[in-house]
Amino acid sequence: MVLCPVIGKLLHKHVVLASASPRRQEILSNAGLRFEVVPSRFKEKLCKASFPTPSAYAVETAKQKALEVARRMHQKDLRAPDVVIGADTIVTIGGLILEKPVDKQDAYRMLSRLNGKEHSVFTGVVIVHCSDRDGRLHTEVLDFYEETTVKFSELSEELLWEYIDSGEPMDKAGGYGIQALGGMLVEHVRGDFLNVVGFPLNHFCKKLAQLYCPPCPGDAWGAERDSIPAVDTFEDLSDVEGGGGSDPAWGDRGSCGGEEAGAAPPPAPGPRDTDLNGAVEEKRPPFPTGLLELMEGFKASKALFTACKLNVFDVLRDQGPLKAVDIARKINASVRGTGRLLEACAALGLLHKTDAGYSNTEAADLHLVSDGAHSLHGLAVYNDSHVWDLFTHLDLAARDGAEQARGAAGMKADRLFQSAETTLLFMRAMHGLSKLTARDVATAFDLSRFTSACDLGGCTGALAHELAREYPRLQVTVFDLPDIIEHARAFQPDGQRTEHIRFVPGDFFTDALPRAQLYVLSRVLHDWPDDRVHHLLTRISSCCEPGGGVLVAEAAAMEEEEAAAAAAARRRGLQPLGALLLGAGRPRSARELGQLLRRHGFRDVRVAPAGDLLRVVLGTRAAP
Ligand SMILES: Cc1cn([C@H]2C[C@H](O)[C@@H](COP(=O)(O)OP(=O)(O)OP(=O)(O)O)O2)c(=O)[nH]c1=O
Repeated sequence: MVLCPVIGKLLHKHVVLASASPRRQEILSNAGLRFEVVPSRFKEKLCKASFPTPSAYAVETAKQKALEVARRMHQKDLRAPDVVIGADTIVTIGGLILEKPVDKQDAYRMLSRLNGKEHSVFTGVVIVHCSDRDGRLHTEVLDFYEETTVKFSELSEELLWEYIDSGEPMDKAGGYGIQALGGMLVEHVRGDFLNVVGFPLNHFCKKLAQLYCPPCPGDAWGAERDSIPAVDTFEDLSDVEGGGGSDPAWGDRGSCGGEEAGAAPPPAPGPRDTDLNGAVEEKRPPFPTGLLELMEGFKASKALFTACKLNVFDVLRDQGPLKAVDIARKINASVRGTGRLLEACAALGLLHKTDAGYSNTEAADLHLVSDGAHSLHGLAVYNDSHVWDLFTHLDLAARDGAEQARGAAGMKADRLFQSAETTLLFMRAMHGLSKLTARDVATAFDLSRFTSACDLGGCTGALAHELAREYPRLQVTVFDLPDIIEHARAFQPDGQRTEHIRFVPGDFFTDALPRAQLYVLSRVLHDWPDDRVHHLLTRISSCCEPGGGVLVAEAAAMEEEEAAAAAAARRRGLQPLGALLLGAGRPRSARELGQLLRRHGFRDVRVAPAGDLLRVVLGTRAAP
């Protein structure tokens, strides 16, 4: 027996579920649908940053999954199924889209993010109607999505790992399965439970009802007619040239009882839709979640910067968990203001909030305290005090050029060295960033053939230390402006071997470069315009012996297919603005960097990724 009459409408059709998900298969067969399972081979690698909302991403992925199956089946048998159903489930939190974890660490990262918080689960669904026209596939796509909100309890590390070790998270979006062990992690659910499990059955049935049982005046359900309405909800993706007409096989769709098939003019397309009860509802555009998040994003940054500046994370690392009133006392701030700031930090996932009070998340303990080995506190403070001001004048920079914007923000052309304090602020920011990426840069290539290196613009020596640690034979010279070198001593790590590192003051555009087999330019070139870059590379090339090398590390603009991670793509997208405001430089792609090195006499140019952030290009000096 089939409970839902609309499911029955599909019984005589060849229906294909383009999904390997056992959950979807179970939900649909429990509902009485008969279908063939043909898992899609579409790789889920659409660029998330290019979608205005997470739901749009899920719908597009579902569409591509289903269309891939329709095309493959049509190609193979020259006969596509009647209907292909595709779906994609994602978990979103704080603007981030979580799919299936790639390994246990990834699952841990996802579950820690969800821990104690509310998140959304979106499933995008498409129903593709296929037909063959003169040997060519004709498709009409109906899509929709469903959102369900899920709240996780506060979970201990031990419990998270026990859950991860059960193996359950690995094939599930967000790293959990609410229908099994993962149900124990969940405090409450708002919305369709089956949507979380992978398929919003209720919404699916409503859509089928709209398609196959159009409402007619005085007949709210119209369930008996075997027709479908004028499908103005369909997107025509036909590969038939000039296609756009509907499949004649769909016959008299849109006609209501009493009117002759085909005689009734199709209802005029418009921004209105009809619900199951025949009521007319306004068709609304997708909710612009992504846009709203962008509009509010600056507040999130400011909350993080402020908490860093007030040393909230230091206090909580040393003495947490603490109540807001105690934190306020320790940071010398008002109770009300501190309370609001702490709430914001907890909402942003920077702090945990429990009955015992506030405590740092793991990321805050690692990166937001002022003195840890992985601290990015200096970067937060620098962004807050310098970059923030500059960006408030972005309109000026866009209209009149960077100089005006810098002037308005009160920054001189040589912005760094107005005082020892600003130099130190800048160095702390760079030190944190360099330490974060130094290992990846040092190991992107095997540099063991070199015995001497010169890190040009090497600042605090963070990369130099990593190079010396990785290659015990290597002597490294850090070459930077005298103001920088003067303060570099304050950043030298205790107990780390320093005899292989020396600091030399100078300007790499004008002073003699120290002799070395390998010249390193880590995140230097993007600060400079083309003429300065050519000047610098000419100088390096003339110092470099044949067989010597140059190693360039940049947050290089990457080629399309490499731009996988949304966050990384966003960071790269913002680079040109930073370059506009902070200097006359610009980001350059890895390919462009390679061409630059070749132009200056370097051969055997190779590119390698250095973590999520950077690309490293290595060239070898050819004999002149
Ligand atoms: C959040 C959550 C997801 N899931 C599952 C549903 C989906 O199968 C999976 C999300 O990954 P999807 O990519 O949507 O689906 P899939 O890879 O399983 O199958 P296919 O791509 O072939 O369609 O996560 C649960 O089973 N329970 C849950 O609580």
